[in-house]
Amino acid sequence: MAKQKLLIVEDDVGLQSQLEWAFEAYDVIVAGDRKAALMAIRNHKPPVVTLDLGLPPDPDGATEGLETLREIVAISPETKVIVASGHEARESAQTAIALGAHDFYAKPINIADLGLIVARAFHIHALEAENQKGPAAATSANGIITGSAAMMDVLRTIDKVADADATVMLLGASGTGKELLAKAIHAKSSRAKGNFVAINCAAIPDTLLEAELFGHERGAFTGAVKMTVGKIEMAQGGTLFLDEIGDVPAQTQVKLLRFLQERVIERIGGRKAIPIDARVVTATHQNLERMMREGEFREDLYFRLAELVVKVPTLAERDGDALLLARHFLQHYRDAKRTKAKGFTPDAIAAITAWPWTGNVRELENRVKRATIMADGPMITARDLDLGDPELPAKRAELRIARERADRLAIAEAIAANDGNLSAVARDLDISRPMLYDLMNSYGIPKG
Ligand SMILES: Nc1ncnc2c1ncn2[C@@H]1O[C@H](COP(=O)(O)OP(=O)(O)OP(=O)(O)O)[C@@H](O)[C@H]1O
Repeated sequence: MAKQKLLIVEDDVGLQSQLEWAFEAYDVIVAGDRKAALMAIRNHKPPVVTLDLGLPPDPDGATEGLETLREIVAISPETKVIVASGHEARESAQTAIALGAHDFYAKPINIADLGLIVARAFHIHALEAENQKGPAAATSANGIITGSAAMMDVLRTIDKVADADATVMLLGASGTGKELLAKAIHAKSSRAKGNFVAINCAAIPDTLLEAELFGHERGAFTGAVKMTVGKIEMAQGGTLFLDEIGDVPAQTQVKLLRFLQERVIERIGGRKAIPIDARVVTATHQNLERMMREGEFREDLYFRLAELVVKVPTLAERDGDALLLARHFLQHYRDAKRTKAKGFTPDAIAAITAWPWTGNVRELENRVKRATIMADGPMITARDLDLGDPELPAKRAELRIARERADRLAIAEAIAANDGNLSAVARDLDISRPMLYDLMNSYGIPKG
């Protein structure tokens, strides 16, 4: 197997060769300044970088190192950058973490410790790369994306009911894809050559709904200047999809019932009975059983419409689908050349997986769309998706662990250098003796 690439950004020639030798298990690339480092990032795309913050022209400060870090993160957000700083420069190490560094360690370098940090960074990079790939396959029937068992069940049911001429009622929360499923039923049925006609019964004022559905003759009412064909008639030979059926007013419910019983309609103001051959599919997010108990929805109409009932799961009930769909929508916007963003950062992936998605697929689609507009770099962040930062506690814990490790290292090295003389150790570390004792106690370092 080819060796993995490790970029070492270090201006000290002595340290460069020491590190090159220590990391011979990797394919080491060495850069002595910002320009060389950025070139190496572009040319080699190393998964892991160690970056000395003290680079020329500011070898004793951290400005050039932090600037280099900022650019590396912008060019290659998936690269894990481990920064090195003098132990008195804790602040710049914290700034580096805030800028997106993966970890830090205090100089002088302890090769064994750094080796562990580097190995762990390669491991995390590999896990994240695996995660970015997502599940190998997703079922996609009629543009319906899913990898979840719950939704696969629904798709199997749809396959079965498509060719039956029975009415189908889709029950599910808003944005779960009910209209998409209705279209799939139509496409898989023997009526696919006919029209798929959809009407959202909640979006049309009660007074106009009847005319929309049944059409009207010229002069049927004020403003009826010409004969208009209704949606039901338009669906002749095809499928009529009545969305939000729970919002149909009582008087229109009666007329719909008659159409379903007799399969004929009359346009408003007309006397001619027009036979209709259309498959009826309905959907609602309302609780029709409660509405029937309270007399708001006719029971006889319900039984005509609900010959086959399909329950559509919420997005939260579809394991893994949120991420799958997020990637699908991003790809869609990429294909349409509406974004250059090519993926999601680990914090975005964690946020997408953890989010409750009460607005279901529609909410997800809208957030990804927004994020493609907001994203500054090649990767979409949780902030771009406006999903808060569920990784914050994890990042804080990581920072605490890194700090503790740096403290332990500095103390252990100072103890060795001063033959265990704790006064000298405290002086070396520029802290008071009580503070040194406190630190040693809390880290469980024995005092001689
Ligand atoms: N499984 C899916 N795969 C791909 N796109 C989906 C999926 N489910 C929903 N969508 C998309 O999400 C959006 C909302 O879906 P749709 O309009 O079908 O939901 P709905 O349940 O009918 O919503 P409402 O009840 O509010 O009318 C649409 O743009 C649709 O294309």
